Amino acid sequence: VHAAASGLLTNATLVTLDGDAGYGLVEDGALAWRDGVIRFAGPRAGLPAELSGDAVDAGGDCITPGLVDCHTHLVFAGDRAGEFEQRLQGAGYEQIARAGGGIVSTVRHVRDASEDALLAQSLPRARALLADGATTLEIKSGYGLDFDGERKMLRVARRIGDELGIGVRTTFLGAHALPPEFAGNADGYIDAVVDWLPRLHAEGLVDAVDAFCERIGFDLAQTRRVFETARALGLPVKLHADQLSDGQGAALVAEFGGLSADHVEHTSVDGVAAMAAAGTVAVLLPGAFHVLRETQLPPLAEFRARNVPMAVATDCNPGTSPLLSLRQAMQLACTHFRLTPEEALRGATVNGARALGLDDRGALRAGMRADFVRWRVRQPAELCYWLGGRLGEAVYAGGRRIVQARPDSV
Ligand SMILES: O=C(O)CC[C@@H]1NC(=O)NC1=O
Ligand SMILES: [Fe+3]
Repeated sequence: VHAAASGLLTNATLVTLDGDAGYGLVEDGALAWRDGVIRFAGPRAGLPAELSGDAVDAGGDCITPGLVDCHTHLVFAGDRAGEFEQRLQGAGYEQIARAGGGIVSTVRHVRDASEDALLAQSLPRARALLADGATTLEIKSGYGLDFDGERKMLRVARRIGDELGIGVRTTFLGAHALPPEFAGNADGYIDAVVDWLPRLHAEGLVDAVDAFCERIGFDLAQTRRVFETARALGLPVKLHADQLSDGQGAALVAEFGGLSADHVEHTSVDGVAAMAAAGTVAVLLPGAFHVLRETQLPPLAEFRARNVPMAVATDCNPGTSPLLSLRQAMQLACTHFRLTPEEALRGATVNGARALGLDDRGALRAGMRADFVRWRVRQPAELCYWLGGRLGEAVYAGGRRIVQARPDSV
């Protein structure tokens, strides 16, 4: 991690995302930061004298805000590559689940792993996301499904932020799936979940609360109980909503003034209207859509018509979205959901931050955190154009370089 939290880049193509639409492009721009905060982002000619000094010449490279991955399950143990292979050999989801596969198999691995082992297995995934431009990560629990396991996951999420010097926002997702010991007793399990939440919050481990509201997850009444407990604690909510069917999840999270409704492939026009009225962000997760070979598109025209902000995230998880690049998620959002490259980049910066309730990042503007990425591209559309590859030249979080592509790069 580079020592200085202050610096100056010039000869840069700034992609500021400043303003409500468009890239906010500044050719021949300068970016100056002091003690981890952006002090100037604009044309080099406008750089205040007191901020000039030794500058790094960006060679015309594009500089964007650091990417914000607002939906990940990246803390887990083991993997589900075997199931992926079984499915391609013809096994069905139900057959795999009956054989003990699926979320439950990840739960077993997480419960068996020590906190240090869980950290060691999760750090490489976080580093992969950073290497492709992410500087803020949301990380959910949801594979412990008992108090100790959920606590262990949230502690590991906090440690990842400390270890990598990046912003991490934790989300309690105890209501992710029914653990074996509560089989057939979802209401009894929710009793346990709403008991754990205040205790985990008291340890400073919870920034937001989520649930999987779906036929194969929890119903509206059970989700509402979790949300009421969160509200009583002053915690914001978000929801895995309407992923596989219209379960009215988006309307429920909007009723609670929630930060975001996520997946939203099956959200109805009424659900979109409720989101628009509540200022709830639509989090698009094209990785899961792609891996599951879904066909139902989210209601994109309605989101645009009602100015519902659209975020884009990886949903990095071992089952439906083992995706280790937010920039790749942007590419998938353009290919599958027909987002424009500008919408996809805005979705992975400004709107990703909004989905986490953060207003101190996501754009290159004086006063914002000095989270930014220098990309080896000449125009921002390339970030969604190239599949794979390593386009990030250098990644800065809090004004400190945390990733660099080449030893001599700055
Ligand atoms: O399969 C897994 O491990 C997680 C699946 C993931 N969780 C959720 O609520 N929706 C999903 O697609
Ligand atoms: Fe998810």
